[in-house]
Amino acid sequence: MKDKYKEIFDKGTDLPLVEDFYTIQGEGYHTGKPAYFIRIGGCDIGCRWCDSKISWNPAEHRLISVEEVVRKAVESPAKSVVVTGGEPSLYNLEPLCTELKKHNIENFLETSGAYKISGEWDWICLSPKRNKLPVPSSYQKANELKVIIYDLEKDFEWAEELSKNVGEDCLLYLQSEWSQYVHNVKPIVEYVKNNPKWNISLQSHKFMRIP
Ligand SMILES: C[S@@+](CC[C@H](N)C(=O)[O-])C[C@H]1O[C@@H](n2cnc3c(N)ncnc32)[C@H](O)[C@@H]1O
Ligand SMILES: Nc1nc2[nH]cc(C(=O)O)c2c(=O)[nH]1
Ligand code: SF4
Ligand SMILES: [Mg+2]
Repeated sequence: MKDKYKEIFDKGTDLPLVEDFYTIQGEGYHTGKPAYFIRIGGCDIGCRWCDSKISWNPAEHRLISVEEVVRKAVESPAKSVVVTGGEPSLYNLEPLCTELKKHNIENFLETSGAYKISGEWDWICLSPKRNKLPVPSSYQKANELKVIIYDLEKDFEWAEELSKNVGEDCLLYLQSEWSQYVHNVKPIVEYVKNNPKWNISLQSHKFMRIP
């Protein structure tokens, strides 16, 4: 995939748009904040529990210029844009960031950090994946580290390892994998009470039944 799409990834002036929608940020530090979401197609990481599998193949989504997608965000009342995917770090995100900043829009990124993050961001949420770990610079850029807890036996320990790589000011979150929520929520609550450097992130949009 990287070969066929390399030129598109590297240019970053046109992006395969999976969906865009105005909603409430459901996860992490900015939970509760109204934001316009831009979901970019293309991801080669293959998390088996991914809730956005429709975004994996970039060829299934129409290319849209950064000007056009930013215009859609600007026409909404949103003051903030969340860029997600798919895996946005596959792309040169500079054209998109520049266009958002031209319109004074706050820009937030959701990424696994598996590739070098480009562009200037107001907030970066790093959610590392075992299949393809973040590149070292992604840890340094993260404003929040959001570790998905799927397997209670292994993932708390992994979260502790990951937390050693981020900066001192980076906020730390544990978020249950959605299908395991009922099984995992109590152990996560206990873990965070016993290890208070961590916070809980919920996929609150799923409880609210909004996009
Ligand atoms: C769909 S991903 C897209 C951005 C990027 N590829 C990433 O994984 O960070 C957006 C966020 O949803 C999280 N996520 C995806 N599937 C999930 C699930 N089944 N349960 C909980 N969180 C999930 C990811 O870890 C990430 O923080
Ligand atoms: N409401 C809402 N909040 C979110 N925060 C991160 C999301 C994502 O898929 O990246 C997401 C999403 O899909 N919807
Ligand atoms: S990295 Fe993100 S988009 Fe890609 S498979 Fe994993 S959760 Fe889904
Ligand atoms: Mg989502």
